[in-house]
Amino acid sequence: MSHDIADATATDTRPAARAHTLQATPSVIAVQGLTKRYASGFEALKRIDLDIQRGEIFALLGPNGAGKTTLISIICGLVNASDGQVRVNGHDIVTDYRAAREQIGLVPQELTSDAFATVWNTVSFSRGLFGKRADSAHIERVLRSLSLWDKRRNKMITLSGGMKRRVLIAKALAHEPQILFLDEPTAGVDVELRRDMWDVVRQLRDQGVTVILTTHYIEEAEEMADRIGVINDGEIVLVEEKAALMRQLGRKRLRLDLQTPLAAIPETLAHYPLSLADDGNVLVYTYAASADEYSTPASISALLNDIEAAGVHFKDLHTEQSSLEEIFVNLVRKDA
Ligand SMILES: Nc1ncnc2c1ncn2[C@@H]1O[C@H](COP(=O)(O)OP(=O)(O)OP(=O)(O)O)[C@@H](O)[C@H]1O
Repeated sequence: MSHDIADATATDTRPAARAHTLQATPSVIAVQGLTKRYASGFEALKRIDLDIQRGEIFALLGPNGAGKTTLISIICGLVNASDGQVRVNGHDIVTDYRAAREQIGLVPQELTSDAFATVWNTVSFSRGLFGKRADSAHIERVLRSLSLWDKRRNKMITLSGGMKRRVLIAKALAHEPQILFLDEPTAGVDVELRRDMWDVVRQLRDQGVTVILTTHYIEEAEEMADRIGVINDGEIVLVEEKAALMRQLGRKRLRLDLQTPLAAIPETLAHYPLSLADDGNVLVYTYAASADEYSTPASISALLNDIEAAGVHFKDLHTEQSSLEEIFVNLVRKDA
């Protein structure tokens, strides 16, 4: 597929954006102070700032009703913002709508195409909607890259659920966008197809397409994303590289299975971050997954020595690391 790298001169040069994003790669989408109040008066987005970097896979996570669809819909020009600004490759989505929209492919959750149209016609038609010249070589590349080439003459109604999902992606890529939005790409699909879709998305990223996906599946974000944004109650509560997020917020636990259960933690061990679990049969040492005072090899070996010295004997030990799921739940938990 030919997804040329976008015009490098079309970067956002506003001082605010420059100060805000001290990154090497220019942002391909720049969202500033975006607010959406629906007619009911409900504020679905509250002054959102967000920069998407060229060529990344960005996962937007959030519970139901957080504002994910509203945010995507505004960027794609389907819903009007109440306030704020969005630039796509430097094009304002309001004053320069056509140029901004042309950069974007949107993969919705549901297929609304004519059930009796062929795969080829469905995908070609999508290209036409953007006023692009017919380009059968491009459509062929798209269909081949999504393993749909053999199905090009099939009517949509004859396709499996998985193939229909691929057609949705093909339609979104038909006009050669550089940015692809995937709204819940694997909602309700089986594990095999989910892995298959992940491969497809990674290939697109490798071809230079910037991918933004919304998902309820933490596993999906953990598996795929370069960066993760968490949205809750219309606010971006966190944007972070996945690896850094796992390091910063992740906790590690060292679990020691004891030979005899303990009723309480011995006094001599009170200064360690220790707790008891499983009716005193397990001693748990919790520390940051990133380096902190409790996680150095020296502190762990000191702990083990002190445990022996306290007369506590263990028969087995293992470590666990908190998953992105735990981190996410903690971030969006409503501490009412
Ligand atoms: N047309 C509308 N009028 C009034 N409120 C709306 C409208 N559309 C959405 N909302 C509200 O805005 C909030 C955000 O909705 P949105 O669909 O953006 O959330 P979401 O994060 O995509 O949720 P989900 O994961 O369930 O799709 C919700 O409280 C929703 O009820």
